[in-house]
Amino acid sequence: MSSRVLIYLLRRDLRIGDNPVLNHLATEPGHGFDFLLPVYGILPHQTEVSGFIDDGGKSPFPEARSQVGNFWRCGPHRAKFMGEAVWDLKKSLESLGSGLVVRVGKIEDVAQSLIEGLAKNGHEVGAVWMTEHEGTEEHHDEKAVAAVCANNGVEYKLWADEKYFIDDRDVGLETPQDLPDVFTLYRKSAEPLRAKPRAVLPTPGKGSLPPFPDVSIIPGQSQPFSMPESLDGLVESWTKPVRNFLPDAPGFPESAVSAHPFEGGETAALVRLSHLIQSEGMKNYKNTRNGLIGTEFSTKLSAYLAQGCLTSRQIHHALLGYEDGTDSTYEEVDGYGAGENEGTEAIRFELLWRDYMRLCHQKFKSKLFRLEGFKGDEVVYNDDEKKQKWKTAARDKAQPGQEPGPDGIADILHRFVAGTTGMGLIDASQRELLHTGYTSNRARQNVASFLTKHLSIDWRYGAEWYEMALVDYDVSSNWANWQYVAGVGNDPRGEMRIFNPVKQAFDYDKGGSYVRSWVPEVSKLEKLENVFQAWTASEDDIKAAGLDGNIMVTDPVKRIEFSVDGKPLRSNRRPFYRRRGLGRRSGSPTASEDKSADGKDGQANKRVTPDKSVQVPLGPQKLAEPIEDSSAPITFQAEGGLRESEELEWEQVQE
Ligand SMILES: Cc1cc2nc3c(=O)[nH]c(=O)nc-3n(C[C@H](O)[C@H](O)[C@H](O)COP(=O)(O)OP(=O)(O)OC[C@H]3O[C@@H](n4cnc5c(N)ncnc54)[C@H](O)[C@@H]3O)c2cc1C
Repeated sequence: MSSRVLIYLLRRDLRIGDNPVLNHLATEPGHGFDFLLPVYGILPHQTEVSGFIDDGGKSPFPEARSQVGNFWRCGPHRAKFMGEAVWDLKKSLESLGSGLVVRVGKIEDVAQSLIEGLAKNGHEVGAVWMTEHEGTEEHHDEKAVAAVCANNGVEYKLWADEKYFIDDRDVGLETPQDLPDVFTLYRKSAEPLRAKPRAVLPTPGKGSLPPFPDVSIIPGQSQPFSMPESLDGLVESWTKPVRNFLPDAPGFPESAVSAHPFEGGETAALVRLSHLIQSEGMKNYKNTRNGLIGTEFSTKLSAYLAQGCLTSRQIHHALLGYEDGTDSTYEEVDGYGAGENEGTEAIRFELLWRDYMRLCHQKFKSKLFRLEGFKGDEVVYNDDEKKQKWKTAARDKAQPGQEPGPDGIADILHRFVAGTTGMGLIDASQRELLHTGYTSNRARQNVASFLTKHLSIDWRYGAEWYEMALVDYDVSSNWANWQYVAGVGNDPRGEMRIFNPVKQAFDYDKGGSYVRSWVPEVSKLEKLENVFQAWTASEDDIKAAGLDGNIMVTDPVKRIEFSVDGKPLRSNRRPFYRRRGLGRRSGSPTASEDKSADGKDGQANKRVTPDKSVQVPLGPQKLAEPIEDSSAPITFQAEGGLRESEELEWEQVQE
């Protein structure tokens, strides 16, 4: 009789701890499988796979590029991190007596080839299991694997994703449509946060999993791809095609240090988690979380969470061990056994934000990716002038009279990603992101606000750019945060919330070290206002700093007049009531409206088809050439004259 093999397709659940599938197999002796074959698929629609082809071969798949800005879907930092995470999982599984097969290809093709190949070798595949993940593409993959299983008469099971802090099955929502549109309401319904998370599932012991099949019976990687047999080889193949996407970008400055030097994988995640408690990073988190420089101001756990190397509730349980005084590893740490403190409370609060973004994704589905955002259809504009008019680099989509025109916007987008806009905080953050894959939450908020509120550029360029560049990219957190800042998501203050990146730099980069280290061109400028906007320096200072003719001085993408006491230099502010007038909306979407909008889910709600005319030029560009300065100074006032100089802060804690 042939033996029964279980194929476990791993996705963003790259861990052996708190893993529902592995825990089930290790603890339920009656599972009925003789072998377990864990498989990780490198998916060609989400990450470029041509690096896995020996030189000269052609990939059967289109390049993995984004739909609006034509960016790579997955850039080098995340590709490296994922390679490390996959390799770490392989080592962990091997240490339990199991193993991991890595394959390039569409997930349904990988499943089909394994089912067929194993059958030829006399092994019946009894079932294919995978965990569920939010996302249009993710659900498409799940359906495709289910169809392959049905065609082959193989049982298919989709396991609940265990990555929520407070499990989505425990939050009391009958359907995702019941999720409140304001985070605070959701938070209140979920409190007390510390009491709600489910227990962590134990890590399987050595020898507790069904054995790994003999490698001789496992079908190999299908042509034209080949699978490297070392970590270095895996990372090299994964990152090779996407490494030099912006050859003319400013280099990694000598003065800068990465805030995210961390390796991918569950092992590194657990080390980091323990370090954060041990070093009092968790305890101090509330006071440090708005930092910009270094590894310690925030947890840097996001990339581990995004790939499922760690779960939110594992973080929570580690904190409980410290707070309750039950984990002696932490007995020397200040606050041991003293209960929840303001730092650990704030961490839980942030993890709930992460849950909320995922729940929004469940609720709004593919509206996550559309220009009008979650709000979209429900917003009624009494006056068309007030409707947000997004600027685009697409010639066929630009509004008549768009200023600058599509080519000008393409040029600005290029400078935006390269970090040469002339807005110090934005440029520092973009260069940091480009070179390290990470930039702080504070910087992300400013970057997103700058692109969408100051430049009025289609926010999806920014979201796609982050998708490519971030080491911690997560579909729900990224797109929902971009919507939030762009004013089309579920920020109750929507388009009225604007960050002034000069004021923010004064507040959060007090000595200017962050901007100076990532934008060394401005490091010789003495005055902070000049560091944050080089064009404001005197001619002599510009010359002395060697900035003569530099595009950041001659043609900043935006000029914000800002005086150190926070008062705008011009007095063209409109009274507050005018701003309030902006918010003439039809109110929050109702469940029935949402249902019908989602129910239709036609082309308009899908991720748009790639438009060949929409290309952000990511090749070499004439950055040093001064362009005629067409950008008049503004007093924190964007096109349309309705935005104000007064900054409205996004303080999540006080929302
Ligand atoms: C425009 C924009 C895009 C973003 N894109 C992503 C993304 O792709 N992936 C991602 O994980 N986060 C994203 N964030 C949220 C946040 O910036 C990062 O989670 C955080 O900076 C990661 O660093 P950390 O782990 O040190 O965070 P910490 O400050 O230590 O926070 C702890 C954890 O809480 C969660 N968290 C914190 N803030 C948020 C938030 N605003 N939304 C959702 N979860 C949060 C994260 O999982 C984080 O690891 C984005 C924010 C903005 C404004």
